[in-house]
Amino acid sequence: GPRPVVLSGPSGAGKSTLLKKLLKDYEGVFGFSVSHTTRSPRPGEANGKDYHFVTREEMQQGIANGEFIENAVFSGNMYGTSKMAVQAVQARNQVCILDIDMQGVRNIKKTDLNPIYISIHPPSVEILVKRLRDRNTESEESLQKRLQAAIDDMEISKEPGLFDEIIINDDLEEAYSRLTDVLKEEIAAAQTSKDS
Ligand SMILES: Nc1nc2c(ncn2[C@@H]2O[C@H](COP(=O)(O)OP(=O)(O)O)[C@@H](O)[C@H]2O)c(=O)[nH]1
Ligand SMILES: Nc1ncnc2c1ncn2[C@@H]1O[C@H](COP(=O)(O)OP(=O)(O)O)[C@@H](O)[C@H]1O
Repeated sequence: GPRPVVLSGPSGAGKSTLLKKLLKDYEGVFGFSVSHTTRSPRPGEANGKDYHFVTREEMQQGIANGEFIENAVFSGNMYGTSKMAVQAVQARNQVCILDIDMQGVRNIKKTDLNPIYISIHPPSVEILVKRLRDRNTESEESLQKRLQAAIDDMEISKEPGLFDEIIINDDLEEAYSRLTDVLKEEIAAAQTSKDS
């Protein structure tokens, strides 16, 4: 099947905005790997669609049962990609998109998933802070934790070979067009297999 795609990068960089657009514009081509998390749903988020929202106990049990490809703690909450999440997308022959943090990237690198690694960056830390604040989803404490992780991760992302592509999300349309360009071969491959 087609190669999966990992979207990483700091919280607030625009990963979910870009991937939602991709899923909508290329319906049936891409499929989202729905992660598990112990964080609370935000207004508008649906269980089973944006995340599988679970308790720490459920998450720990799942990990102990070997149900996860990778898992990490981010800003005090647990997150993880289940084998089922990826298999569900791959069974439909779709390009599987994973939205995961830097720990996830490192752990996926140890598996045989062989995705394309893309990092989404904000134009600056100042703009990142503004976008995160304007998103209105985080407490001040959560915002500060995300910001610290963002600064650390943007530094790590420069490590040669870690990402296939770094996309600066300044103008949304430009970043999106860069993203579809980077993925054009996968899009073509998935469309061919869908049509046959
Ligand atoms: N390792 C890993 N990270 C994840 C997973 N799902 C989401 N994340 C990451 O967890 C971080 C926080 O995600 P979220 O709570 O949705 O907040 P947001 O990034 O501020 O929108 C982001 O960096 C996500 O990419 C997962 O299954 N595994
Ligand atoms: N290019 C952009 N210009 C202005 N605002 C943006 C842009 N991309 C995303 N945003 C906004 O920034 C906030 C963070 O984006 P989001 O997609 O939630 O980031 P992430 O999923 O990486 O945490 C959202 O409120 C989103 O609407």
